[in-house]
Amino acid sequence: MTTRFSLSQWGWSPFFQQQLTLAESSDYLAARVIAQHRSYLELITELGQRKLTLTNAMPTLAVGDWLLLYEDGRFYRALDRLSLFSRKSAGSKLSEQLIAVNVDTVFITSAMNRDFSLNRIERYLALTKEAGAEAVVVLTKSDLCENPEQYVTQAQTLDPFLVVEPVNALDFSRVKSLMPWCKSGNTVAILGSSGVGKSTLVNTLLGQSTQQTGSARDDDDKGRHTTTSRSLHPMPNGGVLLDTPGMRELQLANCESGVQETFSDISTLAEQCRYKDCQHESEPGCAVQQAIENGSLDSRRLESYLKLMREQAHNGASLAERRARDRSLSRYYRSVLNESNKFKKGR
Ligand SMILES: Nc1nc2c(ncn2[C@@H]2O[C@H](COP(=O)(O)OP(=O)(O)OP(=O)(O)O)[C@@H](O)[C@H]2O)c(=O)[nH]1
Ligand SMILES: [Zn+2]
Repeated sequence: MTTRFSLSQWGWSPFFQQQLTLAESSDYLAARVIAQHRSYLELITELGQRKLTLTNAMPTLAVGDWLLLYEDGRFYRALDRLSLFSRKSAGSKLSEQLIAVNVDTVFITSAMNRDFSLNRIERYLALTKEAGAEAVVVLTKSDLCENPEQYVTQAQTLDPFLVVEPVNALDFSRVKSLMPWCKSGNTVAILGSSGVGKSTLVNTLLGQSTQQTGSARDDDDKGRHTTTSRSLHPMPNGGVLLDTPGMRELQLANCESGVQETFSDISTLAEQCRYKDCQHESEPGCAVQQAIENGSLDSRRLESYLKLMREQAHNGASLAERRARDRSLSRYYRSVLNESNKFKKGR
């Protein structure tokens, strides 16, 4: 028996559909990467799960990618991405490692207790914006907090248009405010530091899903998603949750535009500084310092901005150094090769 899977349950949306020609829509099978292994990918298609062996002819693919397959299951092409999270990793052959792609919405999670930190929220906002995804700030542990509104107000100071939702991650009825993003065709990921309630939120958002879609979620009828290593999990209202360990180790590197976007108030002020390369420290004519003096900008926010800019520049620089080293090494190999070829020819 074949179970038919609805692609929209796995995040298929008009953004992907519109990339297909008519012929492609009828002749090829759309597939999404739901897990990544060393030599192969696990895919979901309308006809169920598939394995795809990696070959050198394929582009680098990641969890969340959408592909088209030939009828016999071979790789045809990958579709354009909506968003991309990557990690700059030392030691690996590629210095940039794809973590996850095609995430629509990130739930930036923070607990409403002593651990609450605007700086950390800003860090995750910068990462999310750099990746090209939409951010929703989810404040957990509302049941343990006397005055949740106070935290919501604080988070809102970061950006008046920021969506901030207080929840009790343990209780499905208290995460209902997140349902607008847990809908058909939408892929959600969760970022946040340790202990804020990410796993709890994942379980609560999926708990319903396990009950409602039951065995239809696995080809082999094993039921619960915990029996597989996959990183994508359908939610009850049709959205899909992307939960992959790499998201927890994301760093700021080459995130300048993400940081600038998160701190657009500061970037706008900086345009009015007297010097183009103003560091907003003690230079005369600094519009940013002036805003702090007249109370329209919080000094905490400037410090957070400067720290994140330094950090992303530092990580980015070490990445650039590594790339340069790799390049000079390959130049060296090439020159050795050329020399030995010349030597052979000369003989
Ligand atoms: N009362 C209450 N407890 C919560 C809430 N969210 C999480 N917790 C509890 O907080 C603890 C930490 O939650 P986790 O879900 O493990 O946190 P995490 O973010 O996944 O942590 P890491 O796995 O370390 O990254 C657990 O004991 C949860 O039961 C909430 O909204 N209300
Ligand atoms: Zn300045």
